[in-house]
This record gives sequence, structure tokens and C-alpha cells, in this order.
Amino acid sequence: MVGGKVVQELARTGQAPPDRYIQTNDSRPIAAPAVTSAVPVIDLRRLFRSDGAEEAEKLRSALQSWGLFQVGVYHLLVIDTDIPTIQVIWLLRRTLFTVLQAIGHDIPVSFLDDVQDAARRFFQLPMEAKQKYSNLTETGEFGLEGYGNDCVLTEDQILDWNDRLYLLVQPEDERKLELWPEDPSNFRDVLHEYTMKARKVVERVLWVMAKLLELEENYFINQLGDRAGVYARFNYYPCCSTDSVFGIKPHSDGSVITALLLDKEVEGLQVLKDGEWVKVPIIPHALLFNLGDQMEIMSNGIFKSPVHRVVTNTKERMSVAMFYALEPEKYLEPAEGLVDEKRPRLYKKMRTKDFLDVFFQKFSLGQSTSDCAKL
Ligand SMILES: O=C(O)CCC(=O)C(=O)O
Ligand SMILES: [Fe+2]
Repeated sequence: MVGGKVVQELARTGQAPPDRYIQTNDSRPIAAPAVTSAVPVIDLRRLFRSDGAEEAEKLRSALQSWGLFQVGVYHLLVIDTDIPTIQVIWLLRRTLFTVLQAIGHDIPVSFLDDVQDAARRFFQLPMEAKQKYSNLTETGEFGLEGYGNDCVLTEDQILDWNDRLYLLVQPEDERKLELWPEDPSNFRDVLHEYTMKARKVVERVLWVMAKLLELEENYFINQLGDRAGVYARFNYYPCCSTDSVFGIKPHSDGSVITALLLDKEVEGLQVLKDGEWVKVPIIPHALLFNLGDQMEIMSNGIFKSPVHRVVTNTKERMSVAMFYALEPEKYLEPAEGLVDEKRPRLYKKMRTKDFLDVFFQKFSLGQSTSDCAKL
């Protein structure tokens, strides 16, 4: 296993991307242009006002025509059983949502800007400064964590137009701090604080999701537990004037759930819905929640992990993804309460580590990952 060349350097030459990045004709982004109609945004706060009927109608139509929507998550954060919360849960249960945007999530906007700035300043450092944190060993072997490009498994693997800094942030005692940038000087503190803040929001969302499925409300939170493997992936997509490459090729995430902080100005993320690619619009400072394969397995297929991709742009783009996965030694399987005669078990029991080993291989090769654990 070796790593690819850093894309930022290739972009700097101003030449067309090398062949290794060029998609075959039938899988190019241009072969399947994304629809431009906006994903509906539902404001849950409005739903519970006296004039909420219009918002409810919007939600009903969103459910019928899309099955996914973006949502102001304020009411999801009210962790008690007052009536509005129950109504929200009832409404959401019918959506089986897989992607949602969260606003009103309690993380100060200025702090989210700090996260973006710290990441941007890291990617702007000279190459030698970044290479101190390389994901390649001295002999060129690929290590999961660090700064760099794709893991290259085969000669003909098509690479993504993306550099990333990938770091385990939890459990804290497993952090490889030598790979955490010291420049910019606030990077480590900002990442630590973001880890803490984002985890709180994620746990609130997971709490509601367990309720939607009529599981014990802490079910997913407990599955993650204290030793969950949480990774931060800072994605940097240099500008690119051709649309024959992908920022990230179509994939689903291997996590339970992913929290994404998207670029405030440059679009790129697209989600596959009913066979059609849909652009995820920018809502500055929202967090986008994306369910991963581990959630699909634990929910016995009731929640799906959506296939998504990133296209390049004539402007550079950045995103910060936080992936929440079960602890590697823990077993991954459908929740007992979600398996019965009407809904037979769809996924086998697998050690999370074994699942992720297969996942990363398939991910690198651009193959579908969601069936890794299918029976
Ligand atoms: O950059 C984005 O918007 C999405 C990134 C993503 O899908 C990933 O890191 O898995
Ligand atoms: Fe992803």
C-alpha cells in the first residue's frame, strides 16, 4: 500500500490532471450532471408556531417527493419529553431521513469559523511544513493518519482530486499528537475543542434517532461508548478546470454518523437520491449529518447510508468531516429490537475492525461499501 502524490502540488503546475485522476467516460461527473433544485429546508421551530401549518405542508411535500430534507435542528436539541419534541419525533419517524443539516446546534458561529480558518491555514503552509505530518512512512508505506492523498492499492486505481489531513481524535489516549499540526499555533486546541463540541451535538442527534426507532433512547450513544473511534478528516480540494475528475468518488461513509462542516462559499457535495445526483446547497455554519454504513447495519436497514460524491470546482474548496465509529473490537449488528418476523435480519454480526478493513479496501477502489455486512 502506497500513497499518491499530493494534489495541491499537481494543481500548482497549472497542467491538466494526470491520467491517474481521470474518470472513465461513463463514470465522469459530467456524464451525470446534478439536478439544481434545492433540497427542501424545514425549520422545526416554525412547525410549532400557531402559523406552522404551512411549514407542515412543506414537510409533507418534502417527504413525498424527496424523502430527505435539511432541517433546523433546534427542537431536536430539547432533550426532554415535552409535547413538541414528541411531535417532531413522530414527524421525523416517517421520513427515515439520511441526510440533514443542523442549525441552532449551539456551537458558536465564530468558533466554526476558527475551525475552518485553522484548517485553511494549515493547507496554505509550504509543502515541507505539511510533509512533517505525512501519511507516508519513510519507505513510502501508507499510514491511515496524517497528511496526504489516497491509499493506492492497485496500478489502475483512479485517484481523487483531494488532499486530506486525517486524524484520530477519540479516544483521546490514542491520539497520535506527532501528526497534529503545530502550525497554525491554535490548530491543536481548536481541534480538541471542536471534538468535544461536535460530539455533544452528535449525541443529541443519536438520541433522537434511537427514539425514532423505538429503541432505548441511549442505544446508539451507548453503542459508541467511551472508546468510539472518532476521526477528523480535513478535506482540501484544489481548484480544477476539468470536470473529468472527482474530489471524492461516489461512496457511502463507513461510520455510524458523520458530521460535516461544509465550505461556506464553494459547493461540491452531491447526494444520490432516486438514481439522480442532487447538489447539497450551502447553509453557512450548518452542520450536515450524514448516516454511515454502521448506522444502516445497526438499524437493520431502516436508515440508509446515502451514496455521495464531491465534484471539483474552479475555486478551491474545504470541508471538515468528523466520523463516529464503534470501537474496533466491538461487534456491529442490527439492534435486537429491530429484528422480527416482519423485518428479518439483513446484516450479519461482524467485528467493527473487520468491517472497516473491508470498507477501506472497497472505498479506495471506488467500490460500493454498503453491502460489506449484508447477509
Ligand atoms: O467534502 C465534502 O463535502 C464531503 C466529504 C466526504 O464525503 C468525506 O470526507 O467522506
Ligand atoms: Fe463521505
